Amino acid sequence: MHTLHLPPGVELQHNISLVETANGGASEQWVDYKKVKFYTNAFVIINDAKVLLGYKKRGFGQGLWNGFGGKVDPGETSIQAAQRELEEEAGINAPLEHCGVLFFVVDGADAAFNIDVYRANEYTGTITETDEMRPAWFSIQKEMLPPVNSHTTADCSSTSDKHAEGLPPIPLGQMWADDEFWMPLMFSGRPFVGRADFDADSKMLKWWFAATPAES
Ligand SMILES: COc1nc(N)nc2c1ncn2[C@H]1C[C@H](O)[C@@H](COP(=O)(O)OP(=O)(O)OP(=O)(O)O)O1
Repeated sequence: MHTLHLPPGVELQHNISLVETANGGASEQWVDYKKVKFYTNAFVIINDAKVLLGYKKRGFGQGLWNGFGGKVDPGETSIQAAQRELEEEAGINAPLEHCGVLFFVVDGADAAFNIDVYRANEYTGTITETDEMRPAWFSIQKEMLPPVNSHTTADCSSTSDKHAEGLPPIPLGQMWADDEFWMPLMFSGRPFVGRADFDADSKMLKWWFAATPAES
């Protein structure tokens, strides 16, 4: 059986079987890093049709749309941090479920990012803009669903779902370049891992992503 070589920094928490879903980039080598900091990133996805994103108004990633998240504080678990950040940045609570782990190295950042990604299909509370984030709903375009799910896209299509009517599609051009590789895995419910390296201008230099095999 083919053995996957995980990039440095990518570690599996469970013994799961993975298939590579994407890799590329002009760089031969992964960038070295000295320190790792732990983060979360959370997404609310309704009816496989629309997703809540936040426009980052300040700080790291300013000007980009992303999920809601931040650093895991000392004494907190990852899920506690994810729930706190969702509440702080969007004003809501949600039954978050872990769905993936991402590892990013950004030239100039003081540490590599190890990010636990969470998703939820519902939420409570009132979505609220904060100093840091401006939340908005986006329809999940068909292209964000992996080809293996194409037989279901007729039913899940954002354009045909009343939950997504009138919403703009996910603004990939105003998001981190890694997102297009792992968001479809999140939407399809396949646990995933991945790594991407960026230069100081946020250009993606090298990437690798893997997920559990798609159901046939
Ligand atoms: C580099 O590639 C990235 N891609 C994506 N999709 N998301 C990323 C990337 N790098 C970081 N992130 C995520 C991880 C977190 O959810 C946020 C960054 O969190 P932030 O710096 O805002 O953390 P806070 O604890 O809120 O920071 P302050 O308290 O200092 O505001 O981006």
